[in-house]
Amino acid sequence: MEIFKYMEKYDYEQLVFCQDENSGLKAVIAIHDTTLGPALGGTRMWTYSSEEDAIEDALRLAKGMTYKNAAAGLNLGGGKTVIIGDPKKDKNPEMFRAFGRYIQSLNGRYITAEDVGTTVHDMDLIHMETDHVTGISPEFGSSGNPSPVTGYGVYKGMKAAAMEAFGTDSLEGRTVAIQGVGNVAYAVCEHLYKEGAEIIVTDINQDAVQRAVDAFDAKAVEPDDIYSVDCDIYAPCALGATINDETIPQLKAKVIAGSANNQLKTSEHGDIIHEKGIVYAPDYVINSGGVINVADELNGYNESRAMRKVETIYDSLMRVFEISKRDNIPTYAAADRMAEERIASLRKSRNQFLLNGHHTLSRR
Ligand SMILES: NC(=O)c1ccc[n+]([C@@H]2O[C@H](COP(=O)([O-])OP(=O)(O)OC[C@H]3O[C@@H](n4cnc5c(N)ncnc54)[C@H](O)[C@@H]3O)[C@@H](O)[C@H]2O)c1
Ligand SMILES: CC(C)C[C@H](N)C(=O)O
Repeated sequence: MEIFKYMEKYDYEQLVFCQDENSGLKAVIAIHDTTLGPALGGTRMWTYSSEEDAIEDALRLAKGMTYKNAAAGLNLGGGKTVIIGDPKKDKNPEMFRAFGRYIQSLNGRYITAEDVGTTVHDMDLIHMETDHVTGISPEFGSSGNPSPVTGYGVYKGMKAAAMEAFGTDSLEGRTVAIQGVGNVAYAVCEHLYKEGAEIIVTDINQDAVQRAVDAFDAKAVEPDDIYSVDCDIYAPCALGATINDETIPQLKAKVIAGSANNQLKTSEHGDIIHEKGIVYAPDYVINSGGVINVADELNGYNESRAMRKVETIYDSLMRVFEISKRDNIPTYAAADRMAEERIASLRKSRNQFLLNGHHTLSRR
């Protein structure tokens, strides 16, 4: 991989390599764009098969956060970290403290939070070394685990997508097929169940499946069967790239709305589902509840204010659908246009982010 060429192509600002022999920390912080404000994005811990894969993942995810934060109306740029290692075996407190010191060295250009493989406890360890971390324990006046709030945002976004597809946003009696019933999807199920939706679930973890069957009268299917079940809404809540050449012909759903990041294998798959008349709720818009919630900590966390902002996901998606129809483009492209227009308009009056009083965490 030619790193500078890649960074130039997608206009990245900064890539930081962090190494600490004592704790085994090997991390890559990617900062994509700070036009709107400091880069906020989670820390992923994963067993990458090569250093190149890790760097590529950090860069790709950081750019995704630029779009997610811009589309959510946040005054924040996009960044992300990957830590190379197995979250089940390789963690130790010193690792996250060493990482916290690296974040501190960036002087507020990058703020972190949870992502796949990291927890509130890890964020608390980072917080021992820096204030530039969110999603820490509520006892610090913080918002804690973002997953339930992401789930609430996905539920609201599902309703917006239902409104677009069916002319009503009621989910009562609708069948929703959920792939991956982990932290976020469990919260989605709670809201769906309360509203009277029929739920179909699958997961590679049998305990997770059983939990959903018991709590929500969900019907369970095998992982490979989730694409072809009879349903109104397909909700990818596990992995990326599940909307691809193999799965699209199997889908019976009129709506795709779920929490997973990078759901489209390529943008062409977004074009294909658009042509088939499937309403796709772009992933980074519908799953922005978690980041909206942790971002509220930067103003001194207020739960009801944060939840009101999360509810705007409904309107953001309706706006995406409007742009899609107005400009005759697929919804993923409409979301990109919405985010890019916001960044471009601010770029005209601002250059790179500089730390100033307005953006510190001093009120926490
Ligand atoms: N947690 C958040 O706040 C948040 C925010 C934005 C986006 N997301 C995205 O949402 C998705 C879910 O996040 P989460 O925090 O609930 O993660 P999680 O690990 O708690 O849940 C994911 C579930 O998917 C299951 N799974 C993995 N591979 C599968 C497969 N092939 N088939 C079926 N099930 C499979 C896992 O067993 C697990 O139960 C991820 O893609 C994540 O990046 C999460
Ligand atoms: C800041 C975090 C809550 C970000 C979250 N992991 C996401 O992908 O949106």
